[in-house]
Amino acid sequence: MAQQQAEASAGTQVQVGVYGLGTMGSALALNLADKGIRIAVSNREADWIDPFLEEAGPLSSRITGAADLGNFVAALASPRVIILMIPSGAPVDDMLAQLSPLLNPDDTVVDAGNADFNETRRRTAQAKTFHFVGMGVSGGEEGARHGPSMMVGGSDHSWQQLQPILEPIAAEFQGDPCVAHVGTDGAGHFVKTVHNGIEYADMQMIAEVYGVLRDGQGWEAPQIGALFANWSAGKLASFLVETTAKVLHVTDTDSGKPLVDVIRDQAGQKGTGRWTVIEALKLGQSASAIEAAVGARAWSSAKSARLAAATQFPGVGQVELDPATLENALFAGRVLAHLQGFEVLRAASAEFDWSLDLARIAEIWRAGCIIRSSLLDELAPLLRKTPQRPVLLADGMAELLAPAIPALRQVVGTAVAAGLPVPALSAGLAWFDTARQGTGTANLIQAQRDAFGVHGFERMDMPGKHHGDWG
Ligand SMILES: NC(=O)C1=CN([C@@H]2O[C@H](COP(=O)(O)OP(=O)(O)OC[C@H]3O[C@@H](n4cnc5c(N)ncnc54)[C@H](OP(=O)(O)O)[C@@H]3O)[C@@H](O)[C@H]2O)C=CC1
Ligand SMILES: O=C(CO)[C@H](O)[C@H](O)COP(=O)(O)O
Repeated sequence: MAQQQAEASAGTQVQVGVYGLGTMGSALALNLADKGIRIAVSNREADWIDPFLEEAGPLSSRITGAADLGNFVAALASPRVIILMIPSGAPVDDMLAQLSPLLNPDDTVVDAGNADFNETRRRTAQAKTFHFVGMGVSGGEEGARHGPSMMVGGSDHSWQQLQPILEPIAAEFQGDPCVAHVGTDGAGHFVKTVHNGIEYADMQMIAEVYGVLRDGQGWEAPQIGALFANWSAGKLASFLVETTAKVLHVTDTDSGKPLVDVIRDQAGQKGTGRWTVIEALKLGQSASAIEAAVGARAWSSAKSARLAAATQFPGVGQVELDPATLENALFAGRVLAHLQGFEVLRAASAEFDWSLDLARIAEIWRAGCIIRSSLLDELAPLLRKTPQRPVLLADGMAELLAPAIPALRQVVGTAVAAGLPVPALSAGLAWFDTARQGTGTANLIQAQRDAFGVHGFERMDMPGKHHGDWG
């Protein structure tokens, strides 16, 4: 029988169970089996198990398929480890309710999907008969199959169980596995959420530079693709720039045009970018470049309104920006988006008492994940050297960032003057200029607040709370 029944007896050395054989779950399961780890697999639609075992080929000797949840759990050596790779929300709660009576207090259930960390904290608190772990997994299908970056939350007990399983399957950066126990309860999912927020900003900034070249300079997709290919060997070296270069070179077989030119300009989003912005605001942080990216995706879906507005408010000028300036501008924007993300992480760490190690997080993002880049390898030692300082003030940050700022200023200024939208690049620049303004304009805000609401203000020349006589 192709679909083996679970080897239900205690004592079998099935080290981990993977539940959910969709894109990510099946890739992760094959990665585990490839590394010599014996696994059990199960899926809501049991019909998927046999085809999966066939796809596994010789690896199937290390895989036990179990259609029945009881057999799946019973196949696992104790203390058990079960990885759920299913959509977040109600499906996870349903699975936990079904698993709960089958588990023991030393067992660990991992939600490896993208989940709202608030729900992860709730689930962690509610899990009474097992340990619950929220784990971020990044790298898409390819990463899950050959080496993802993994951000693990939950208890130390669970990390003891998970470390020997996850280190062999993680991506490696110069021999260092890209997996870490980043903090307790929801920390893993929070760090993954912020990773995705940075991903949104980076993708948006890349798209803005593409837009400047396409609409402001009349470049064709393959020409822009060649430029990105060139950049991917320099300071912008990264998975996302490489991917951009690749997709800009693909021709649509139906129309003979670049495929990107026939794709409707409406971006999807599943929520992680939005969660980053919501949590940043709750923590009193400004993740403005990430917010701009989320907002740009929202505007993208209002296609008919944009088409109408394009006729009512016409006029986009031509620009002339040289590739080196655009490259530096994109680099500066990328640095600023990362700094915003790391500041959100720092604030969350203080709020939830997670002791997040920002340098280690940068290190585990250097390979396997969607935002992997040479920049992260540059940021990690800076964050390690002066961990207590705001990241903008980390030792070495000025040397990294300042030389690229004039280019960002030039690109944002030129694009804005021509009516070309660059919301994420300009938000990053505005954040930077605000953050470096030693004497800001909040004195006027305080005066306004006191004038209409008697909220009081502090003076620079004497202590205490004061009010103005506003007439
Ligand atoms: N795709 C990606 O690049 C990435 C995805 N993720 C996250 O990984 C998780 C899985 O994504 P992905 O593999 O792409 O999704 P798929 O749609 O490919 O697979 C979903 C899996 O979840 C199962 N499932 C769906 N609903 C339920 C339910 N109510 N109860 C139990 N099982 C259910 C499906 O089972 P069935 O076959 O029965 O429908 C299937 O096995 C998501 O949280 C996603 O956000 C994280 C990083 C990257
Ligand atoms: O988690 C990921 C990578 O790290 C996924 O690619 C993510 O689902 C992409 O998000 P969205 O669909 O919102 O663009």
